[in-house]
Parts: sequence; structure tokens; C-alpha cells
Amino acid sequence: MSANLRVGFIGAGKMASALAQGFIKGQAVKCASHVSASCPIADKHLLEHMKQMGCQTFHCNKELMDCSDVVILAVKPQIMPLVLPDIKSLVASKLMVSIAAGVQLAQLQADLNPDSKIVRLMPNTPCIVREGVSVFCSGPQVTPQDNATVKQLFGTVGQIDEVKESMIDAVTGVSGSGPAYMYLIIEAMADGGVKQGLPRDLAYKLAAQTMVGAGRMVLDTHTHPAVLKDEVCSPGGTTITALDMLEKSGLRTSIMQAVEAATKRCTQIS
Ligand SMILES: NC(=O)C1=CN([C@@H]2O[C@H](COP(=O)(O)OP(=O)(O)OC[C@H]3O[C@@H](n4cnc5c(N)ncnc54)[C@H](OP(=O)(O)O)[C@@H]3O)[C@@H](O)[C@H]2O)C=CC1
Ligand SMILES: O=C(O)[C@@H]1CCC=N1
Repeated sequence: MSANLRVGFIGAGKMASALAQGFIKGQAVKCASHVSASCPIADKHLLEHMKQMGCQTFHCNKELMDCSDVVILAVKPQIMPLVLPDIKSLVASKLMVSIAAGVQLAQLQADLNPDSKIVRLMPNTPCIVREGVSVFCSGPQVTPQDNATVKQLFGTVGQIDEVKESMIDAVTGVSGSGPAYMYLIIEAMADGGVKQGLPRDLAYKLAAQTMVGAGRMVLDTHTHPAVLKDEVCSPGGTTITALDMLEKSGLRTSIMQAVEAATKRCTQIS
């Protein structure tokens, strides 16, 4: 990856802002001015925030193309067909990375042109704290060097894997949308703690750090989650009593169905 890599975002929303902050913190770019973002409306909060971070900002997508080597398409899927024709003539030497849920490589390739270098990637918002996870697949014009650039760039904000495109909708259902499921669990655990008399701040800290710690255990120990779960359950103790409640209320099924619903919705968008 070039030390002078310039990254541009078309669309200055939540995911663009999360990635921009992660890239700057992770020194994926030399300085904040090597990150730019464009968004048509002048007074948008997140575009303004990116400007305050030292990024270049534009209200014209074409202007952004001039100062970017890697262009991240970070608009809503429905907006993509409006954006691509406008920049089509400017993508020749750029590496285009779409993060839009459900928008397939073939569609992007057709809306730009057959020679364009296009990557489809699915990140998640924890990229902002460099604990994200992303997967990507590449179109036919993307070189091994481009793939290495994608891995290095997104590797600065979390984990990154190359996958077949057929997996990306399911990845969206697990890790793209997944942070929201986790926040719901954190909120519910904290509410449970508050109901039992804990102060709200302490309850959030306990719930969130427990989630971080459990995730780290799975990743670092390579131990099956069921074994790790068993280690917490003392016979006749508190945990097995709680798990009995969770199984009765169908937590596993609910989460599996949520992933399935998100995956289906992603496929529907395409
Ligand atoms: N949020 C997430 O957790 C994740 C999102 N994604 C994907 O990232 C993409 C962006 O999502 P998210 O950041 O949440 O959405 P946002 O709505 O926050 O951001 C979209 C941005 O695009 C701007 N925009 C609208 N029209 C244009 C245009 N013609 N040219 C340039 N910019 C435009 C919007 O401006 P305005 O507000 O004025 O319309 C807004 O700033 C989506 O495709 C989504 O599927 C992928 C993984 C995770
Ligand atoms: O909700 C969405 O459609 C986007 C894609 C993954 C996360 N947010």
C-alpha cells in the first residue's frame, strides 16, 4: 500500500465517518487530509465533522474523484444507480470499493464499465474503534496488488477476509448488521442489572466489557463457545439457572432468525 494513499468516500454518512476515523487513527493514511468525503447537501452534520477532523470535503462527487486513489462508495444501496453514471467517466485509474448492502459486483460493473476495478466489501461500524470485521470480493479487473491494498487498508480497522460473493449477504446478516444485535443484548443486560439495583453506568460497563471479554476469549483461545459456556456454569449455580431461562425464551432461535431475516433483506435489495 502506498504511503501516500488517498482515500475518498462518496457519501458522508455513519459508515463513511466510522471508516474515516478508523483509517486516521490506524494511520492507514499519512494524514487526515488524505481522506476526503463528498455529500450533496451543504450542512450535513457528519460531513462537517469530517471537515473538523481535517478531511477534505466536497459537495460534488466528481471533485472527490480527482483527489482519491481508492474511492469508497458509501451511499445507500437505492442511491447507487443515481451516483454511478455521474462518476463513470472518472473511474479509470481508481480502485472502487462499494460497501452497499446487497449491491452485486455485476451491477456495479454494469453501471460503471467493464474495465473498472471494483471491490464489493462489507464492513461494520466498530471499524471506528479499529475492532471492525470486513469481508470482500473482487471484480475481474482487480489485481493482486489491489487486493493487497484492500487487505492492508481495512486491516488497520479490524479483521478482513476475502470471500466468494455468494457469502456476502449472509456476512451482512451476521457482522454487518450484527453490532445492532449486540447493542440490544448489552442494553437488556444492563437493564436487568438496573432492575436488580445496580447504577446504570456500572451496569453498561459490566455488560459491554463482558461482551468484549467473551468475544476475545472465542478469538484468542480458539475454544468452542459451548466449552467456554460450560466453564461458567457451576452445577446448580446461577449461570445454568439463567441459561435455562434464555433457552425457554428461545434466544438461540431468535438470533438465528434475525440473521436469516437480515440476509434475506440483503438479497432482496439486490
Ligand atoms: N451503517 C452501517 O452499519 C453499515 C452500512 N453499510 C452500507 O454503507 C452504506 C451507507 O450506510 P450508512 O452510512 O449507514 O448510511 P447514511 O444514510 O448514514 O449515509 C449515506 C450518505 O450518503 C449521502 N448521499 C445521498 N445521496 C448522495 C449522493 N448522490 N452523492 C453522495 N452522497 C450522497 C447521504 O446524504 P443525505 O443524508 O443528505 O442523504 C449520507 O451522508 C449503505 O449502502 C449501507 O448498506 C455497510 C455496512 C455497515
Ligand atoms: O442496515 C443496513 O442495511 C446496513 C447494512 C449493514 C448494516 N447496516
